[in-house]
Amino acid sequence: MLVEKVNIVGFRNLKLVAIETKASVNCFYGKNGSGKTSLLEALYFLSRARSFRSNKRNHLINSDESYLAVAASLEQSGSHKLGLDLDEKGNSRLKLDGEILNRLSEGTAIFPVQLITPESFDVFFSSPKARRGFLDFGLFHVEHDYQKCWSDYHKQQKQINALLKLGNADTKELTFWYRGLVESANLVEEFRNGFIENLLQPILDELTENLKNKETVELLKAIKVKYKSKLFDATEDLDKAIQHQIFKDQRYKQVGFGPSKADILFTQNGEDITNKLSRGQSKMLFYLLEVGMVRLVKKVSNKNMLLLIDDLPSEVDEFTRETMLEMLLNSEAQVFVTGIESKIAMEFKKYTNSVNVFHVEHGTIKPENMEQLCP
Ligand SMILES: Nc1ncnc2c1ncn2[C@@H]1O[C@H](COP(=O)(O)OP(=O)(O)OP(=O)(O)O)[C@@H](O)[C@H]1O
Repeated sequence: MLVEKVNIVGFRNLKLVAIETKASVNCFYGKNGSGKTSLLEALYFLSRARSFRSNKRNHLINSDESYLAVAASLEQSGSHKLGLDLDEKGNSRLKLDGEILNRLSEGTAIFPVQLITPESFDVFFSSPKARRGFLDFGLFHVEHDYQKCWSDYHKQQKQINALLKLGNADTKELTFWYRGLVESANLVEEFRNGFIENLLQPILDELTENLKNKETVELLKAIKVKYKSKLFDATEDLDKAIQHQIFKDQRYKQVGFGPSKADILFTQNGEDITNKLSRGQSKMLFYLLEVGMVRLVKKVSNKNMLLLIDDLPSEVDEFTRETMLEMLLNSEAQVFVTGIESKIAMEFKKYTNSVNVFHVEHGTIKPENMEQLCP
């Protein structure tokens, strides 16, 4: 998939945007508040029908307008146009080649995007939910049956948590529900374990081996991704084990095992290393993970993702930055990247000729001549 054109109407301060983005790397530079993040947000919105920085979708509509529309022309076995609009009443339509699609969530499969923002690096230090989300996103794209299995588990877990909160369900009723929950929890755990061991880790190792700098290779090679699950303990008879679990969960008024309690660890010689990495190293590891995921999706499901990068990290040394660029270009994904200065385009130009540069100013986006920036 290649995003060939982007058209935007009334999205935050982007009143009218029409740009050609055929290059592998599209760089958007401009002052603070000019509209760079809004552009990435608009593309993210097209893919996932929601924003990554606001829960209220009507905040996305330009304050002088009553609706917004985002469209992208995609090259993927032919040319296709995907568009999503939203009016002030909250009505949205997702269209592919002029036909309205049934569900807004279909955008993610047609137009998969992966986003990196300055906040993304918190994934190592924030709650396990963010780390599980990273894993699930990859799984949704490569394992056809995972989505159903994941939502079955969540529905059951929600239902049981509600019963535990009310506290009026008898053990017989709960036992019935727990049998189903144990089964779907085990399925989700199997998917996640298999994904890390058989797909993600091998691709990270392959990516690391191909990096130029030997020191980085040594550091990243030693880091392993581990899935830490809180499995249901069924060493004894299943129904007996369920009774024990129900007894415990009734005290805490929530299910105390399964995929919602799991975490993803990053280890070296079996030890968690997230608190030992420097900020620069954790950024490098994060880029490796994102790029690994993009490569994985391409390898398994032949889907090209679009990588949206808001603010390529500037507070890292030159070597770390170069390693990040090298990884990004190894991803084979199309990249949309923002920065304050036009020099980001020149940095990419050192590695590839397929670079576009755009100046973003007061909500307008204009292409600039690459030759003039770096003769
Ligand atoms: N609904 C809206 N209508 C009009 N303008 C909006 C709306 N929502 C946000 N804005 C404005 O859009 C502008 C663009 O913000 P954006 O975050 O895209 O800038 P940016 O170029 O990424 O800045 P930075 O470099 O500081 O991250 C801001 O000035 C903001 O106040």
